[in-house]
Amino acid sequence: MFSLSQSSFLNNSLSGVSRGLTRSTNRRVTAPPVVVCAVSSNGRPGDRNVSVLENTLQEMRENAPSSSSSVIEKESESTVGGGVEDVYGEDSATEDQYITPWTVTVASGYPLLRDPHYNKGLAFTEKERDAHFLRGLLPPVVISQDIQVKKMMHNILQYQVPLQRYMAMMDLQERNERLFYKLLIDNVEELLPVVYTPTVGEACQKYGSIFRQPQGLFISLKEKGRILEVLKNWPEKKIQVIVVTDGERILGLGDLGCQGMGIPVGKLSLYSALGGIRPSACLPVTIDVGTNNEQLLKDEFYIGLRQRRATGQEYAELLHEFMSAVKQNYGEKVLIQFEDFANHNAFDLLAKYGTTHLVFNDDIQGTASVVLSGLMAALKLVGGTLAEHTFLFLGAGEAGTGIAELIALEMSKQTDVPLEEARKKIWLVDSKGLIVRSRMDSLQHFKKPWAHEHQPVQNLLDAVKAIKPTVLIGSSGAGRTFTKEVVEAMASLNEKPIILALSNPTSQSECTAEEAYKWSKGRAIFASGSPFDPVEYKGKIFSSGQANNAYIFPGFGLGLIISGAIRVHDDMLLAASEALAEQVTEEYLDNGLIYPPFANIRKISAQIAARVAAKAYELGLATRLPQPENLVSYAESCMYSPNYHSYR
Ligand SMILES: O=C([O-])CC(=O)C(=O)O
Ligand SMILES: [Mg+2]
Repeated sequence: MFSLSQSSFLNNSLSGVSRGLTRSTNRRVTAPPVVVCAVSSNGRPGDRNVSVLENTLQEMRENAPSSSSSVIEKESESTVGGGVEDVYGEDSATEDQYITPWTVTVASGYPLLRDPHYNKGLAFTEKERDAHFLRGLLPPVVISQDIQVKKMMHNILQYQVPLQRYMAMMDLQERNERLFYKLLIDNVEELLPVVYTPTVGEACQKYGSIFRQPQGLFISLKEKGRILEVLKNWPEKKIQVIVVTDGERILGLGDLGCQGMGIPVGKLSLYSALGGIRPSACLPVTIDVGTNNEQLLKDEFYIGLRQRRATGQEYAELLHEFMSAVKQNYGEKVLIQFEDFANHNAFDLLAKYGTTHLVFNDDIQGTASVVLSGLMAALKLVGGTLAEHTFLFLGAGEAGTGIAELIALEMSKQTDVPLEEARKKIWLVDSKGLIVRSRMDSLQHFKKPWAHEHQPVQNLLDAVKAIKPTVLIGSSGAGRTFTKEVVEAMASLNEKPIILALSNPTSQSECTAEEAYKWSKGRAIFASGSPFDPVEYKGKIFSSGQANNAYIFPGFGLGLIISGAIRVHDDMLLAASEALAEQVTEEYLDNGLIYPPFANIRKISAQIAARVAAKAYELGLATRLPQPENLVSYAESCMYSPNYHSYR
């Protein structure tokens, strides 16, 4: 059978299966790389199959996912490995039950070049080419990862059409994952608008026609009753973060059904690039319950279920099955991020699962945290405390009411006034006008706390004149709603009006950066959800910040993971806001920026993660004990690096 060296090689290989756990970038890793796969899906001819030894299978089970999925526990409990768990049911299954057949294959030669997790393309060294049967499969040249990055960046910039850049990036992700992340991390400011808003919005709209390779996990009504089985089809077993959408409210673009998958894929790319979560620990999920988008239902290239949306009990049951299956399969500490659900489901899902699962709604909580942070920084420019300002929102959905509530919470903590009192400084306008007490009976439950005593006001401009806000926040998903009159009214009321146009993508932004600066005569403090280029006004260059939850969720998630948190608490959102606001230096403020540049985002994410983790420990919600002494350096040390490993 196997010689000692072969079997110890296999054992090493198996621990290498949990890929991202290897931190040192210089260390040589298992080689040839190992893929754990279901025979049925990956047993390709050409793989050099290694027969499965009993002890290696045993090790697989020990290393298999359990409730202890945090990076740290994996390392500190390596002798325990979370206990021997019969994750795949082989041991407990009786003869008439089905099990999943697993095997261990060593990828080399052609399959190695086709495996995005291990492929290095032209960067395979001479030695690796010999050791891994790659001779002749690559042209003679050997180049470094840095040169590959330079070349890819050059190629991507050749494309003038944003969607082509997006497709080139997705192709790279499917071909060479480490190069994709290296490229994204090294060029984050240029590439964020490609893999994220605004381009990802267009990609979702056209997802069916640009579809090449499936990304993420699709769970549709067809899978009802079998969701656990579907989760087990996913090739990675140690999942730490899931981003899930049902596609009903994709950015400000509305119902894109199954084509919303671009959003969880994009968000998770940022989890890895900006927050350092291992790509293999990230799972994008789209739940397809149909779509009410008539255009998509008629589109011959549409990739989802061709039916109208399931609602009520049918919807709730599918979601419940999903939430239960996730917990059963990945344990208590997997973070589930709800993304781009419609208002009517988003609030209910967060309330329903907030007490039983580690859940986070990015549109309600992530957006709230990033906006509060921007306001904390902006106050350094305009003066006054939160409680001394008056806030007016256009849009009373997830983002609007989520931000409003977090501002009120922070205000009430700062001034010791009850939350209900603090809320009175905050006003919201929806499609029917100002939210006032007389509308109470007809309001959806999440709007009711904002129905203050006031005469009815029909539109935004009149609301600005009546309420006299110092801060105007757009969160309606409807573009071009901060008109010249609205911005001028804000500028006539305030020396430095704070104007945030949060809706995404750029087409849905309430106004452009240029409009905000021009109409306020250069006095606005402006930030937007999607990025705008710097604007020149009267010979001065104005750069605006990007008030986007991308600043928060990657570091926030990292903080939850490194502390082994089991629940999200509002105080963690406040901690994240403070950590981000502290990163805005005098120099940025002097240039009117209320957010730091994305270029430093990994350092910023580590700061956010440390503060979130510290809060988790303080609140008794952390399970990773003992608490590391220096949480910032600890967070940094846990972050995924996309540099290539050397193969033995
Ligand atoms: O994805 C983004 O850019 C921000 C966000 O969550 C949304 O607009 O729904
Ligand atoms: Mg969103």
